[in-house]
Amino acid sequence: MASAPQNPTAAAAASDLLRVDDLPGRGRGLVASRNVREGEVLLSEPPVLLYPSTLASLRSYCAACFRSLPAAGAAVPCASCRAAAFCSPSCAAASHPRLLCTALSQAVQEPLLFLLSAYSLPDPSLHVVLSLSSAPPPPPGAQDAAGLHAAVAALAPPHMLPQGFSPDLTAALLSKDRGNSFAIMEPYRPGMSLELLKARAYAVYPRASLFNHDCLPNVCHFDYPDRPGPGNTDIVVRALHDISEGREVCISYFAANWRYADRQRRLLEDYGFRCECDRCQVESRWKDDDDNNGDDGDEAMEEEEGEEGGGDGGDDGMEEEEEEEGDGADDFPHAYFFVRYLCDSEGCWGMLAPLPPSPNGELSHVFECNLCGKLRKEEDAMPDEGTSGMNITFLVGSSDYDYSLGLAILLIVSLGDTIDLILFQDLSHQSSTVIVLVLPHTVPQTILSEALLV
Ligand SMILES: C[S@@+](CC[C@H](N)C(=O)[O-])C[C@H]1O[C@@H](n2cnc3c(N)ncnc32)[C@H](O)[C@@H]1O
Repeated sequence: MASAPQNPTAAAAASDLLRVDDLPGRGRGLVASRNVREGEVLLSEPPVLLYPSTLASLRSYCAACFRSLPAAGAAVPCASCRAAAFCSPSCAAASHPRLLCTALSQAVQEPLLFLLSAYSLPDPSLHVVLSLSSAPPPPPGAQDAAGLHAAVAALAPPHMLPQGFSPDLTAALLSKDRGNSFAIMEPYRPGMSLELLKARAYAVYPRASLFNHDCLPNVCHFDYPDRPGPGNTDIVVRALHDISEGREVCISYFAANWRYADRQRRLLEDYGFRCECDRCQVESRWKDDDDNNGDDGDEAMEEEEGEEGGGDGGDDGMEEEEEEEGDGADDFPHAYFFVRYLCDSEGCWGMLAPLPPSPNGELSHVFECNLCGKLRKEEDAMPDEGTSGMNITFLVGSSDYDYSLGLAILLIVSLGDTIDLILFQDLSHQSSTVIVLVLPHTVPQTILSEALLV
């Protein structure tokens, strides 16, 4: 596993690459304000709010900067609460949220970590959080906002609470947290199960919270919490591929390999919308999705809460020379997307984005995974022909298509005992588009070549 790049934000603090637009049916969104090249950093932003994911994480990470704590003895315990520790005297001087610190000297429940941190913010920062979009109400019983409010009131000295402290304000803050927080993950170590990787902290980034979701995003975000120097908890958003000026810039709110039904369920329940991106439009016609796509371990990923954001990045930028008339929405090369941008480390499913171009504009051709940190050369994305020798089983075909005419093929392919899939989309009814979804990392080149030639 390669290490993180030396200077991942070298391509500049680039907030001027994005502008905020009101987008019909999707609220605010971020749009490229000029042509963007693959790997470019579109956003590098510090959090307005940062809080520990669990009480246990306070024993492993600095309460101020969330770097891994140095070995026992070298950490600096918080002089006030003694429950948290800092990685250095300067972090100890910066301290941690004052209400949280006060509460930690008593018994504090984990679900209060966010509220105690949010209520410690200065007013302008609290207003920034409140300006973000709200998540839909949680299902009954899922989160007792009134109970959490009462617990904060019981723990916090009244003079430390902000003006306007009320059950409604607490409910509003909880909703902002659900809809906008990003996880800062534990460090990955080679050999560890990525599915068990947990968040060390959660962070709210005002500008990154304006990214809408797309199931084929055109950017992904990175965090480098253990890197030295300032800004270790900044979110860094890089372009997966070229993005044309005026295109909406979108992240995926979860791992890109989720199946259609799970994606739609999550987006509706947690974000209150139905996704109508290009990929969803294709997969909504795939009637067998639910029955046949199997259990591919999504549950573990749903726990991960690793990514938030939003939007419909759709077909932007890629392979433009192959686009035909119209907006090109049907021409997005899904196969290319999965082979190129989905990490092939076992069980990872992180996204690979090119490293930033060099200062003289040269593209990197090295891709970095935003979850396991693996670096992969561009030429290694496509496996060699005939290397796999895998047992390929055709599990299902759709009755919607006339195979005898050979006009369309729709297949799920299981490679070995993992559930991987390839969808050859209708060639006759829609357009000349070939859409192939490939989730394994070892699909033989021959399969892809055949698909693209059909
Ligand atoms: C993190 S916010 C993104 C910014 C938000 N649009 C705003 O106005 O602040 C998430 C919310 O944006 C909206 N959203 C995100 N992606 C969307 C999409 N693909 N289609 C429709 N609405 C979307 C949903 O309302 C969702 O709850």
